[in-house]
Amino acid sequence: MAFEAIPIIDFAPMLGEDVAAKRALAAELRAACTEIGFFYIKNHGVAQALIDQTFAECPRFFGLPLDEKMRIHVRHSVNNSGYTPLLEENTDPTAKGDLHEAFDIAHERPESDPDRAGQPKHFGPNQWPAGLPGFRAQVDAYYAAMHVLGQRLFAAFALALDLPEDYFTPLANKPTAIMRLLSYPSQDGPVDPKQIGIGAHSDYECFTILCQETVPALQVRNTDGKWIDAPPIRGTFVINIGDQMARWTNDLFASTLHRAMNTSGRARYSIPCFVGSNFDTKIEALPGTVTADRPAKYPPVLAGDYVQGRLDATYAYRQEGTEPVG
Ligand SMILES: O=C(O)CCC(=O)C(=O)O
Ligand SMILES: [Fe+2]
Repeated sequence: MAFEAIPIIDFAPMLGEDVAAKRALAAELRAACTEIGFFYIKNHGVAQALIDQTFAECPRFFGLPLDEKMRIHVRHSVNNSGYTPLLEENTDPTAKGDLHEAFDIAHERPESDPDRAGQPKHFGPNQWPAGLPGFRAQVDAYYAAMHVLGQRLFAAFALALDLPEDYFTPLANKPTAIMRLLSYPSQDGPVDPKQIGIGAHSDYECFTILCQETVPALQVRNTDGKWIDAPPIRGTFVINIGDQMARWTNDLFASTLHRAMNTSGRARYSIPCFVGSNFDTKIEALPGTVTADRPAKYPPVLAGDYVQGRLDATYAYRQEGTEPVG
């Protein structure tokens, strides 16, 4: 049956040691991942003050003059970090560009870490705006919290797949995770369905941890093709499965189409963090996901190559033959 709402799952067991409670959570998670591909979590361990303070940085950053933001355009980075202006992304290839601005950071490794020199596209330096005191520390702190939550989610997904809780640790302990501050202007008046906040798409990585501030816009498409609202719920994150995880689970877990359209009359901010595996992890059907009625569907692929290929298809600057100048 097609889903009509997105379930809210209590994530508290993953912060404790009660094995039976973790098993019960894993069963709920498995149902949500196989039937919907989307769920909310509450009691996730991330402090509400950290979330609120990070959202408070959004109007500061997006309110900067355009030329200041353009100085840190993503094309100047090696790792897809920095600023993307309105309409420069097109997540739905049949549409005319996304009506949002973005500020991205990726998983920056210390200069002494050989991964940084070896894989600058994944672990190179982030770009930061000048003249915004406190911005970097705040966004870095939120990113660190997403890393911790991401590792806990990987543990929960392992249990949901009947794998040992630490199965993903060596495969995803340096995840190639991009986090974005997104700003959606309100679309007042008639909306061109080919130009909305973010066009219908599925995410590329293993899973996404999305925090919405207060303005609703997100919708998720069910198997009947109906758009189901996923409004902001204070104290929760929306988690959704991405294409990399769908592929890794041989399509046992669903990577579901979604979109965002802000017609609220107010600016909307959201913060998705797209959590992948380590870049050199081979993505091939996980144990238990190939069965007689579900033969292996995909050849193995390196996670890093897969995600870079998907980013290439989305960003205008990556299609212009422009090399990043770092
Ligand atoms: O802003 C939102 O609610 C959704 C964002 C999203 O789907 C994305 O950035 O991939
Ligand atoms: Fe998305």
